[in-house]
Amino acid sequence: MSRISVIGTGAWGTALAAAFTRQGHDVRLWGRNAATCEEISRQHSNQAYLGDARLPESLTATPDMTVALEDAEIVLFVAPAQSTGDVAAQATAHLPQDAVLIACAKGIDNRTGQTQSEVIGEKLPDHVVGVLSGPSFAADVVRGLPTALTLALPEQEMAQALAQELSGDAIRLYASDDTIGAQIGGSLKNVMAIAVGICRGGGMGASAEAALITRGYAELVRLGVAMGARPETLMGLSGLGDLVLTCSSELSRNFAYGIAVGRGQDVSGLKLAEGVHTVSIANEIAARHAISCPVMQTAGLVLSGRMSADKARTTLMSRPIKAEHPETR
Ligand SMILES: NC(=O)C1=CN([C@@H]2O[C@H](COP(=O)(O)OP(=O)(O)OC[C@H]3O[C@@H](n4cnc5c(N)ncnc54)[C@H](O)[C@@H]3O)[C@@H](O)[C@H]2O)C=CC1
Ligand SMILES: O=C(CO)COP(=O)(O)O
Repeated sequence: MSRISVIGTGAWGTALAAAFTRQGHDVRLWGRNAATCEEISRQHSNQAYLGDARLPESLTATPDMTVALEDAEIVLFVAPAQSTGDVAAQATAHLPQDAVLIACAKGIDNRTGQTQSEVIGEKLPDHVVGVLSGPSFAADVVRGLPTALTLALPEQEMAQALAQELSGDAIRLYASDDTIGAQIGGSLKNVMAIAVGICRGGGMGASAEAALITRGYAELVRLGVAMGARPETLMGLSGLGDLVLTCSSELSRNFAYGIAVGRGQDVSGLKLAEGVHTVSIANEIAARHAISCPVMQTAGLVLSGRMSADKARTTLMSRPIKAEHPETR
């Protein structure tokens, strides 16, 4: 049994906290909203983010970092990606010396281009920093449905030991030492899911969606490898696995966001769609590495209002004809 602290009382932080509590760990949640913490601790629910899902009675949440991080052996950072630096900075004064830190948000810091583990590592340089990522809807995990994820730490043996410790009936972890690779899939699949959602919302057909997922995956691999990911990681749960889930289910907020854009609907009240905040920096990084990413680039233009969904379709369809796998020719 481990002492786990979870930073973030949104959908994913709460779902992970519930799942690890049920698997026998001693879990404490931290959230910035005192009323949400009170609801989790006393009513065993988090209506705003997880509807009627029941949380374990022994799970408590607090807005006090000192209380939340007391004796923590493992700390999961689960605030939205663009807030990870802020919450890591807030945790500095309260972290036990040997705590292992795990980045769980999916996105690239849009000010620095850093991955989540790099953001945390910069704020908290004396700690081991790992990554938890893969195909997993909070709505499934909070209900105890079976889920498989990648757990990456800088050393394979360490990852293996922690994966063993944290796996249980509902959550099965696969160990990896590719911390960069484990974050690229989760960050870029959100952008691809928005693109595929736009395609769905614009009524472009299932064949077009499959084409976008496949060509989007090719971009994810090209850019991921340029950023330091291993190709096999991108082929795994945190890459292809999460791309498939997010691009095919309307439970995905990124996919739902894309559908709304494709239909020309107002997106202002929609839930967090991390791809919206990652698309520009991802395109900037691709340009820096001279990697061709037409799907991501077109998605960026549509999301910033510089291109219509219809024009995106004709732009992608009229690109020069080329080899499907130029790198192998
Ligand atoms: N919901 C899901 O199914 C999954 C989400 N993720 C990732 O987890 C991360 C968090 O997502 P969700 O929990 O779903 O988001 P959410 O929108 O449900 O909740 C976000 C939470 O973070 C809090 N928050 C926002 N800004 C903050 C700040 N500056 N400081 C402290 N707290 C702040 C909000 O109050 C809220 O409690 C995202 O990067 C997402 O991609 C990963 C896997 C599954
Ligand atoms: O990351 C997720 C599934 O693995 C959740 O996807 P959304 O953020 O698009 O809802």
